[in-house]
Amino acid sequence: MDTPVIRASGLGKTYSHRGSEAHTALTDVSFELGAGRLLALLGHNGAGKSTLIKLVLGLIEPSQGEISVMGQNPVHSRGKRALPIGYLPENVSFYDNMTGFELLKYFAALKGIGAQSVKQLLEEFGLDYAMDRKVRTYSKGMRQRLGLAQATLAEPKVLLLDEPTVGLDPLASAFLYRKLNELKQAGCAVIVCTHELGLVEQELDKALILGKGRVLAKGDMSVLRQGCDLQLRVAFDDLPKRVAGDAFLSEFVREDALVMNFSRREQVLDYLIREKQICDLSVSLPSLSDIFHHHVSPLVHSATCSGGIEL
Ligand SMILES: Nc1ncnc2c1ncn2[C@@H]1O[C@H](COP(=O)(O)OP(=O)(O)OP(=O)(O)O)[C@@H](O)[C@H]1O
Repeated sequence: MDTPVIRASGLGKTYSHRGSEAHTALTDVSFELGAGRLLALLGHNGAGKSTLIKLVLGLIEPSQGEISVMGQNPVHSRGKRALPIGYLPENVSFYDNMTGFELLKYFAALKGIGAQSVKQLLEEFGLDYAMDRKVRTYSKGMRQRLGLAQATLAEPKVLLLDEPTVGLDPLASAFLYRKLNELKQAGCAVIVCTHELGLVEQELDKALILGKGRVLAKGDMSVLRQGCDLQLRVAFDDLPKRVAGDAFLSEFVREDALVMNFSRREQVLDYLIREKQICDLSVSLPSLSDIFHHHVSPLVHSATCSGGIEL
């Protein structure tokens, strides 16, 4: 198996400031992310997502455990021998009095990249028409495109995006994920931290769900679905009689559909297709949002009762 681009093992982070109580933001977080893969980093407000991103960037040091990015400790790799990591922060802010071109040229110069590549990048991100306009005149979507262009300047091998689609219209979000797919094809490992579950569900290879600083669930959609065994629905145009009257299927019949736990789906679908020759059906699998609620709601509920979670 290829060496993962990002590997975290038993990662923990406790913030301690003089004069105030120490606060543990992350406990025992382990995960791996390979080249060309997208990880959705999910969790309630205050779950520890930004802390994890800062650890990957090497902006803070872990209190426990280890993190490596391309085999190196990201804290030690800052400065001159910086790792090829691109980062789009939440609420990206720029020097508003610069034009789009000047701004990108400035960031490019910091990374030793010439102005010609900047022009190409502005074209690629659909901003060439506005490159001579001051950034303060840019819309939210234009700023986000500029932010993503900045993050991808040096052909990053790791890209970290914090809430990249907030405030974007559906076309702009689709553009963003198209670009991410191109970067993935080029071998970039991507982490998207987001609360927009419906959007990221279509794009992720894996998700990591954090709750109160701990990993509540991780894996691809199939692993996540198996892990919580939620119910799914099998719908028919018209519930056939041979389904409604069947002894085996009767326990699953709910009005005009069959409802079962995820772990029973193969058995039931196999039975429908092989024994009943019914293929005209549609299956609604548990969504990422269902899975997120399954894991996070009990935490939020128990904390609301005891008064202790940031929402
Ligand atoms: N520099 C800091 N000093 C002390 N505590 C901090 C610091 N940064 C974050 N925290 C705390 O650590 C916990 C995790 O914060 P973090 O910003 O990582 O959460 P998050 O999941 O990104 O939240 P959100 O979705 O609201 O952005 C929170 O309780 C937060 O108050």
